[in-house]
Amino acid sequence: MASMSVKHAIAAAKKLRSLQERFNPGGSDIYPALMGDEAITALIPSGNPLSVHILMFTRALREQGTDEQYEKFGRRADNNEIIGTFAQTELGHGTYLRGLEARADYDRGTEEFVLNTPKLSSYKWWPGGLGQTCNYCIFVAQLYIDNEAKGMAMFVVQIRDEETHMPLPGVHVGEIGKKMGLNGVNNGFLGLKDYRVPRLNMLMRHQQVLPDGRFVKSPVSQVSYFPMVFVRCMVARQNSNYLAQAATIATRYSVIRRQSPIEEGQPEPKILEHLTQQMKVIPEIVTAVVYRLAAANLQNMYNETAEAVYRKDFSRLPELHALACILKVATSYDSTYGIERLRQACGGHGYLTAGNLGNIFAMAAPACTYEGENSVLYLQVGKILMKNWSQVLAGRELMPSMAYISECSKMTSFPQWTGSWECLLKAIQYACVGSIRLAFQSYNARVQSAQSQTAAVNYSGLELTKAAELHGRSYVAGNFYQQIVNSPNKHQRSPQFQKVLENMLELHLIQIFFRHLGDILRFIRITEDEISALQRRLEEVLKELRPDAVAITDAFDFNDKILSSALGCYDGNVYERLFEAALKHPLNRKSVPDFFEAHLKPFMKENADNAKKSKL
Ligand SMILES: CCCCC/C=C\C/C=C\C/C=C\C=C\C(=O)SCCNC(=O)CCNC(=O)[C@H](O)C(C)(C)COP(=O)(O)OP(=O)(O)OC[C@H]1O[C@@H](n2cnc3c(N)ncnc32)[C@H](O)[C@@H]1OP(=O)(O)O
Ligand SMILES: Cc1cc2nc3c(=O)[nH]c(=O)nc-3n(C[C@H](O)[C@H](O)[C@H](O)COP(=O)(O)OP(=O)(O)OC[C@H]3O[C@@H](n4cnc5c(N)ncnc54)[C@H](O)[C@@H]3O)c2cc1C
Repeated sequence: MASMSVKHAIAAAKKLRSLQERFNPGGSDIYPALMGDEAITALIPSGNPLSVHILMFTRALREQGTDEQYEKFGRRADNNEIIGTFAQTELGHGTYLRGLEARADYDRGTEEFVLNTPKLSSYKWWPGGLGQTCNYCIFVAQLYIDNEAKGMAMFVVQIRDEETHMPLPGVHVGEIGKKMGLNGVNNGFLGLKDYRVPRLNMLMRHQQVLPDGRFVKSPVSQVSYFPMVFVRCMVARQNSNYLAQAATIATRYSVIRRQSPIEEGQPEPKILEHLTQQMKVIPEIVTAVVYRLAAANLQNMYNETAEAVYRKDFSRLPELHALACILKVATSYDSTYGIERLRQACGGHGYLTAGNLGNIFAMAAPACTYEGENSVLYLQVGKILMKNWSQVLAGRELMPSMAYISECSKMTSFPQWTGSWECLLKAIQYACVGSIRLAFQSYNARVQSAQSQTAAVNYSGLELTKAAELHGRSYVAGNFYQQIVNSPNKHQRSPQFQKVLENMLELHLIQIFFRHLGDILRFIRITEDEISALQRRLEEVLKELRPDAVAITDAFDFNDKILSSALGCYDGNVYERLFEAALKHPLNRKSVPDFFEAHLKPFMKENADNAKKSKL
């Protein structure tokens, strides 16, 4: 499987290169890499072994290396002359980066670093492509000078001979084993023993080790985390894509499959006529659109921040970090759970490999873990919200994506309930700020009672997580509201199209309202009549969006090859394709399977003989 994936990945990368040169000659715009990886990944159901090379190895060389280091390594990597990965996670550590055990000791006598993974738990473990594909990696290690720890640093390390692909001396490298998906990616392990690299193999754009061993600290240590921020932005886009693919498949299947009359004596309807089926499928279509828009916003913010960081302006890093964390978490959680809901909406056929929903789930699900495990990133955002709440209490301005927190903090109570979009959006934001305030009170009480900040974060973790989750909802819903209601190009839309968009906004806001009704009722008084009115509107907007469901998913414009699903093909010939796929199963090559003579027949005969004996 791995070699097939590499073959496909290389073919797709070549195609991408020609497209890039045609549409973006010599450009370093991130989109071609992004689109390329998306395209390659989508065409290789078992995952793209070059993903981490494209997304992290080349980017780390460009953003963390000096111009000279880019000339030496980065240009060759961008041109796919060398293939690398990003080797940070270890067998024993993934989240707690300050606990990473791999070490780089500077030898000023030879102006080299001596790289070691001192224990089994120090082995790099998980990096994509590391097992068999890559001949280089970015090796993340704790830097030591005269045995004094200086923090994390990145090193360009060649792990295999460029001609023979043999592992180099001091390198122990291989595949970590089968996973629940992405089995074409050959995630690998790497051990290094007294492996020497020249001083100039340490990426030194932001921090340096001089020939005499003097250490020049980075002005902002967190800039070394920047490669992860980029992939978190990618995940937001990638996972909204996975959800859109699954929503396309389930929608198309739901207008082909007929089952269970709604009126006695009437013909069986398309299953999408059932209200509960609409509630399973249509909100996922809208969620895919909502996250795709949020991910595009995040992408633009990433580009602006990356250019600023290149100019040594680190001012926007904290906001990008906070948004990248919360959108990576929200998109990966909602897409993973949404794809499973869509699979279940397709009944038994949704469980067939030919439907491809299982594989889309297996591609989407690990994004809840890689690039920062989601619950850890929720806590990270919770901490940032605590910091920002202190700013609010001090009367200081907040970063733009958190400005609503300041506004809501000035409200002594929630205004008269109207149920309008603005009211629903403000309710979610108001509940978020209420949760932040409660979390802050718990966190602050703990710090005041002499708990350390890290301990206070841990013991306030449930409330911090809730506040972070509601912050994500507030940002995403606010972004969607702005795009639909206040977009500068709104006048270019036809009235019909605007109406569909407004129905999608109505559905998203009501769906989020009901999902967090408990959180909202904690801070806002809403009567049963007002809630029932929203229940009616939910049923009504599902009915209104039903006729547009296929058109919206067709607009995602996935080629049948990308969907790779007998349930979701554009021509709707589901049964013929399911049957065609079934006949291709190896077990159908013979009428009598080999195991009949070898196992089944003797087993049945033995039982029959025993039955006869017991009668005698
Ligand atoms: C479209 C096609 C593309 C497809 C895309 C999809 C997938 C790609 C394919 C497959 C997956 C591929 C690769 C996967 C790769 C990996 O998984 S790489 C390894 C990822 N590992 C992690 O993410 C580790 C997670 N842990 C952390 O990030 C940090 O340990 C954590 C943030 C949890 C804690 O940081 P730490 O420094 O230890 O302590 P603090 O929390 O106190 O932070 C100190 C201050 O630094 C600020 N900060 C932290 N992180 C960042 C950051 N990234 N950027 C900017 N600032 C950061 C933090 O806010 C604190 O600031 P203050 O001091 O409070 O002001
Ligand atoms: C498909 C895939 C591809 C990957 N690709 C790469 C790659 O290319 N390069 C790379 O370097 N890594 C890669 N990784 C590794 C990934 O980054 C780590 O798995 C991730 O960072 C989580 O670390 P961990 O697995 O060690 O879990 P741990 O850090 O051990 O966490 C385990 C669990 O403990 C809990 N936990 C941990 N810390 C905290 C905390 N502070 N507070 C509360 N709970 C906590 C959480 O529930 C967490 O799920 C990949 C992983 C996968 C699944």
